[in-house]
Amino acid sequence: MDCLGTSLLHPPFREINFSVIGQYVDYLVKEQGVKNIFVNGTTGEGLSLSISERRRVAEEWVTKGRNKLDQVVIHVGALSLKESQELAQHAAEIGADGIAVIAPFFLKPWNKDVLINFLKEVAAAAPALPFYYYHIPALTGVKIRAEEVLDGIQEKIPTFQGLKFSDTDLLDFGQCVDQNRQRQFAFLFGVDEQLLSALVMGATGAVGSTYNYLGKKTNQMLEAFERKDFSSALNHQFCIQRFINFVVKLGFGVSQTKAIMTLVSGIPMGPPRLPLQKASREFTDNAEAKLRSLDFLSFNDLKDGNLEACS
Ligand SMILES: CC(=O)N[C@H](C=O)[C@@H](O)[C@H](O)[C@H](O)CO
Ligand SMILES: CC(=O)C(=O)O
Repeated sequence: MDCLGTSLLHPPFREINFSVIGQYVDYLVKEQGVKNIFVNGTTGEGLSLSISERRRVAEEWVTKGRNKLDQVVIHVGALSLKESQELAQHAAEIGADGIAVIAPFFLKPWNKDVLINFLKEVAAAAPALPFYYYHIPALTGVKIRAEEVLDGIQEKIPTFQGLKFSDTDLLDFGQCVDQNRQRQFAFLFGVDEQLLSALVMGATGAVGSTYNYLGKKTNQMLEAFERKDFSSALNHQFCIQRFINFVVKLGFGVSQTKAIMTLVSGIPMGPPRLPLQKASREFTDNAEAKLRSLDFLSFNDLKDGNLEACS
């Protein structure tokens, strides 16, 4: 099984600071062991960028990632089918490795067939690119089960390659895997604190915001799972959960992810865009203290007598 952490883009500053993307690529590859990137998704505030910004961000990741990254998948979902198609075509032109699309979330598809028709029109604009459906019902409000969407999807969308599943419904996720065993689909799980459970259900990879700075830790969990050392895999997952549980209680989202990533990587991710608000200083200080006590920051100044540290 090919289980890889995939990381997201943070557009640095309100005006996108394209100049740090090269450094960002090197950081993910060298420090986190992350070689697959999902661009312009939730964490990258893809839906808060203009179309021309989305094109430039995609270009920059593809260019800077050349010969360094394995796969760069571009999220091209939009409310306007036409814009989505333009972005899909653009992704193909610049040599991206795949495209992903969320369900349109303002005027919504109310049944599976309508959703598939929308996705199909986008996929057709990039007929040579692997296509992923990005299932994130809590944010899109489109609650059509992924299992239903996948039923017969290959006949409608020949380039269908896989599912990015960002939901906690493991019955739905498990059935997506179970009902498509004969097909070589990728099942990418998007709830970082539950990844181990999804691996048991047959996830083939992971996409998540925390892999920006917990990529190395998560890779250790994936390696333990691969060698069937489940008790060690569980220790790693619990360790990751301790951190996520802590920050969730403080209020955790895209803004907070940027603040944490800036802190851990030293690369300035900048503030988020409205309607998001910058993480508070209090949040960042608390998150930093937690990262240190769990040994997730490289300066090991708390090692002695630190009962919480994760090995
Ligand atoms: C809604 C959201 O942003 N989900 C992210 C990716 O799909 C996850 O990576 C979460 O940030 C992570 O699992 C923490 O809850
Ligand atoms: C976290 C994630 O999967 C995204 O940014 O789309």
